[in-house]
This record gives sequence, C-alpha cells and structure tokens, in this order.
Amino acid sequence: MSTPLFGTICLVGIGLINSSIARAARLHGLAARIVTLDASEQACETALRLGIVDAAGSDPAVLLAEADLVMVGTPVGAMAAVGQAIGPHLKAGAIVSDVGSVKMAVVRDLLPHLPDTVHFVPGHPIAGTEHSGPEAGFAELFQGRWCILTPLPGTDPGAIDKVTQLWTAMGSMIEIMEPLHHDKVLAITSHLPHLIAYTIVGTASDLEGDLQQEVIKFSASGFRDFTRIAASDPIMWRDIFLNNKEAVLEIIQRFTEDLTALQRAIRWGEAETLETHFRETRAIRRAIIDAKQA
Ligand SMILES: NC(=O)C1=CN([C@@H]2O[C@H](COP(=O)(O)OP(=O)(O)OC[C@H]3O[C@@H](n4cnc5c(N)ncnc54)[C@H](OP(=O)(O)O)[C@@H]3O)[C@@H](O)[C@H]2O)C=CC1
Ligand SMILES: O=C(O)[C@@H]1CCC=N1
Repeated sequence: MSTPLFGTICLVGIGLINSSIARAARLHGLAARIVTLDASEQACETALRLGIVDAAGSDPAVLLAEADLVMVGTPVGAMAAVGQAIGPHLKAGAIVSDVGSVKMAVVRDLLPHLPDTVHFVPGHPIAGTEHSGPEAGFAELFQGRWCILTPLPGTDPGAIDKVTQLWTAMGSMIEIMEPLHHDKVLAITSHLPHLIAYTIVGTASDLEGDLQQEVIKFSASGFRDFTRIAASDPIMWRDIFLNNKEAVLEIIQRFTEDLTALQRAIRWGEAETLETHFRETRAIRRAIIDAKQA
C-alpha cells in the first residue's frame, strides 16, 4: 500500500464540508489518521458513530499535536476565535488550510494567530448543499467541482502542492487566485444569488394569508428553486455577507441598475429588449451545462 498524502489530518469543525472531506479522505486513503476538533459533544459523537474520524473532542492540545494538515471548516465569522484557540498548539511544519466562502476576511482573521513555523494555504471548494452538520456530508461532494486556493506571496510551494494533491485526489479541479479576486467572483456567482433567494422568499412570507398559501401550493412555477437556496445555514450566510461587504455591495448596485432597466422595458413594452436579454441569459445556462457545472 502506498504512503498516504498526510499522516494526520485534523478537521476543525465537523460540519457539511469537513465531514465530506473526512469521508473523501478515507475513501481515497489520503491520511493515516483523521481527527476532529469540535466544541459540540454531539457533533463529535456523531462523527465517531459514523466512523468518519478516528478521534474527536474539544481539546486542541490533544487533537492538534500530531496534525500535519489542519483544515478549518467553521463559519467565516469564527476564524479569529479559531485562530486563537489553535495557534499555540500547531505542530511546526504543519499546513493550515480552510474552506471558508470568503478569503480576504479569513486571511485577515486567521493568519495573525498562526506561528511562523506553519504554512497557510487558504481555500474554498465551490461545492455544497443547503444542508449542515456531520450527517449531511458525502464523499462525492467535490467530484468534478472547482476548488479555489488563495495562497499569499511567499507561501512554500511544497505546501500549496500538498493541498492541491488533496483536492485533486477528492475529484476537484484547482484554480489559484488572489483573495480579493476570489471575493469579487464569489460575490456574483454565489453571494448575490443567495441574497436574491433570501429576499424573494422573505417577500413571499410577508404576503397576507391567502396569497401565502398559494405561494406554497403553486411553488413549482419557480419559487421552489429559490426556497432551496434560501434554506441554507443562517449563521454561515450571516457571516459571508458581513465579511464580504465591499464586493457584495458593489454587485448589488450593478444588479439594481440592471433590474431597473428590465423594469423599464416591461413598463414601456420593449419586447425586443426583453427577448434579447433572455436569449443572452439562456446562453449562459448552456455554457454552464457544457462546462459540466450544472
Ligand atoms: N455549505 C456550503 O455549501 C459551503 C460552505 N463553505 C464554507 O465552509 C465552512 C463550513 O460550512 P459548512 O460545513 O456548510 O457548515 P456546517 O454548519 O455544516 O458546520 C459548521 C461547523 O463549524 C462549527 N462552528 C460553528 N460556529 C463555530 C464557532 N463560533 N467556533 C468554532 N466552531 C464553530 C460547527 O460546530 P458545531 O458542531 O458546534 O455546530 C460545525 O462543526 C463555512 O466557512 C462555509 O462558508 C464552503 C463551500 C460551500
Ligand atoms: O461557499 C459558497 O459561497 C457557496 C456555497 C456553495 C458553493 N459555494
């Protein structure tokens, strides 16, 4: 049997993403040992019961002592507190990475707490579901999906290479980006769509009684697809919007202008404007299907 990529992987927070990493790493034999550091006794018990980790608990001194890769999978608003908790216990030479949905804020909040003896390779798998917790994960989650890494200049290429190998072994393709660029791209591809879904579903829930019943009854006409996105974890999304403020506000501004243009076209009966716009958007959908990202 070949030597695994890592001796010990420690997953900080055993939610949807990190429990999927645990399953995929097990399936592909990427670590000799997988452990999790999580404050919730129930989450630790679940992870052990599922057999996706070899050890679980809330003591960083115990769980980080042997860790060669530490993968932080908590909401992005918790990164400073996580950094404070793990920083003093990291093994010299360890790689610290994360899966947070924003990158500038993670670098700002986590990096200052890491000792110079460790390598920091921030990351973000562009894969997920609206479900949370250790039971929601599955080994195939990252298959055929992109994972964006945002290492800072001067990061040890060997550390970047090992994180790249981890994600490619789990089925992902890798793109390297600067953190600021990542946050702008994700503001349009992920954060704005989630905000729109939260808005539409909020608008529907504010409707008066009868109309609200009909929204549920006839939801298959489009609304239903938004409710799936709007069912995503409230803490995770609170933290994303608070920590990608600039890029999200910028994209909301552009979106509002475009919405106003469509509103105007409807008001003035500009059939051609509407048809041209809808033809262009349909082409984007086709491009996503062609890129196998549907
Ligand atoms: N869900 C998705 O589609 C995607 C999510 N991400 C990112 O991955 C990260 C994890 O998301 P996901 O796995 O979905 O989340 P989950 O809600 O499934 O899991 C979150 C984990 O973080 C722990 N946690 C929550 N708050 C804190 C805190 N204050 N301090 C320490 N630990 C905490 C939870 O612990 P406990 O067991 O105590 O609840 C849990 O283990 C987030 O940063 C998210 O932005 C990235 C790509 C996709
Ligand atoms: O992390 C995000 O921003 C989203 C959720 C699913 C994939 N990306």
